[in-house]
Amino acid sequence: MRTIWLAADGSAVEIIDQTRLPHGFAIARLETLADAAHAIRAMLVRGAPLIGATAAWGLWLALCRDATDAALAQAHATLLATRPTAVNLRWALDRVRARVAPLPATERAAAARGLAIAMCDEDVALNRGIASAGLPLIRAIAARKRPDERVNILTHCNAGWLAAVDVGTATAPIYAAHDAGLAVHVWVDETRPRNQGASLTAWELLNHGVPHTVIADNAGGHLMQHGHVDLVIVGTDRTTATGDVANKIGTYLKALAAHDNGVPFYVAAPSPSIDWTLHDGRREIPIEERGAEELAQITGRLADGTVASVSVLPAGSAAANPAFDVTPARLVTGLITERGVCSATAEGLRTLFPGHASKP
Ligand SMILES: CSC[C@@H](O)[C@@H](O)C(=O)COP(=O)(O)O
Repeated sequence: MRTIWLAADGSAVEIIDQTRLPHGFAIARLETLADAAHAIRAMLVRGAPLIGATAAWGLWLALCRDATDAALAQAHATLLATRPTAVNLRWALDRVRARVAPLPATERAAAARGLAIAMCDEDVALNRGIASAGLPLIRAIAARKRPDERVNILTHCNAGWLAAVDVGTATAPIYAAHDAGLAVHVWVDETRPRNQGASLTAWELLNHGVPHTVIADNAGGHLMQHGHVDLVIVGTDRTTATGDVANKIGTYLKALAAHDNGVPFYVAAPSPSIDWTLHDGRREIPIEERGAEELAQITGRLADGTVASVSVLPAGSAAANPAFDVTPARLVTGLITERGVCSATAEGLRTLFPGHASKP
């Protein structure tokens, strides 16, 4: 199944509510612009490509009620303000607005719906492209292994099918390798504070039958030092035209450890995640600060089966929660895009995307 779709009655959008995973599975119905904005902000949907897809559908929901210029502008602004780091949000909103703005108000909602459907299908196609581009990297490592050895891949956060419309980005080559019969094993960073690795990536891999082990975020460096990681693949929320990568907090530390240990560090970067206007990720990419409660509390299942949140900090301690960090391009071995693998440089990106020359 996909993560987002038009409801059967044609008047709403349905999503998998990711705040309920892995201990529950629930579908949520989005009927209004406010519902879509809430779903993104409260992370019922999350992951850069899915944030973009939900925003596109959110504009449609807004236009169904009011298709005036003022309503379009207000809906665009409301959705754009939900989460700052993933550039897919702006990319999707601008694309839908550019399509519908020249149309008479009576035609806007239908055009937005058509484009949202097309963008969701496109997302899946892009991710299949990443699967094809990334599979040879895993195959090459597998070819150097003994028959009884597996390819050990470390990933951070969730850049799987739950983070996209389907297939995922960082997981796309992993699923392709597993489906092709290669012996792969995934080290899954738990990804505090929200635990997207432990809750979502592990759930995905389990359901797909991919061997995996969840590790504490701090274990990756140790595993790399001891030769237990062949390759790192992570996703991206925003990649600059020069190859700097913003991704879930902690990605930078994994890149440093990979660099120190000679472990290849790849970023699965579909083109909607590339911000061609930026050239210095650390200075220019807005980093989302989320609420301290995400750090102060942890949610899990109790022995009696109920799901509950508990505090893990002493009452009164301050907590800070920067949600993303920037990995400089020099630490990135390569970008896996839907058009192939390139170096994390302006030149590498220009070679694959000549029409998108970086804008000063
Ligand atoms: C294909 S998803 C790429 C990124 O969006 C992903 O790695 C990530 O950092 C998600 O963060 P989240 O805060 O869960 O939206």
